[in-house]
Amino acid sequence: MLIKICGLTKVTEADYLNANHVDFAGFVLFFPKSKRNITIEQAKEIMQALDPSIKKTAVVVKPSIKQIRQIEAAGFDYIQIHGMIDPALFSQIRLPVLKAFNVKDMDTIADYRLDKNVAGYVFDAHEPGSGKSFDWSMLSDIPRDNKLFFLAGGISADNVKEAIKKLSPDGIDVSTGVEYNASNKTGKDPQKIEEFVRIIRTEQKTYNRFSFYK
Ligand SMILES: O=C(O)c1ccccc1NCC(=O)[C@H](O)[C@H](O)COP(=O)(O)O
Repeated sequence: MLIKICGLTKVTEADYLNANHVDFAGFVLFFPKSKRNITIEQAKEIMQALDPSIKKTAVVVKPSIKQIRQIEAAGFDYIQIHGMIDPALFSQIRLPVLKAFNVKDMDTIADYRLDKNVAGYVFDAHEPGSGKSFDWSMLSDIPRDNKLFFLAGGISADNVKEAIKKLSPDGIDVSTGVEYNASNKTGKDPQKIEEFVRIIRTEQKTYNRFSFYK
């Protein structure tokens, strides 16, 4: 199971991801409406502190070609795209894409299935980064293919086990669920990250043992 922690804003948060050997780190860029929005320069600083095995993902909403080129030049491994983007522009992207779907646009997945540059899909709630979930039954009719299937949207230590059991995703994407919810602290909470990762890894071990006997 791949684990993606999204919305990093501080260099210290890189240590929490390194310590827990997560697989992907996400950085929200060019989206001032988000409290997690950071500049490419800030993202670069955090990326330098990340273990090289962690895939660095630029998270953007309807990016322009100028923004895409800046992201490509900055050393990201993936670009995660929310919202509709013109096919002519999409075909010019030189990084592997994680295409995000935010409930209303889930039927557009057909447009991306044959695109070799699309490495995976992120199925997310209507409002990305809101900590709100969505009706997972929407995903049961979506045929799996060879691309990565990430589940996002309101996942936390409370529901991640259920999410894995119900949907068997390739990866889990979390942001709000591993953040402080105290008024005097912001950003990612190392204890929540540790607990979240432990639950996933334990669930995975149980599943692997069970599969052996199937
Ligand atoms: O996090 C944001 O603020 C954000 C803003 C705009 C586009 C994407 C954004 N986040 C994308 C993510 O991958 C989040 O991890 C995902 O939406 C899950 O968020 P959460 O429900 O808070 O766990």
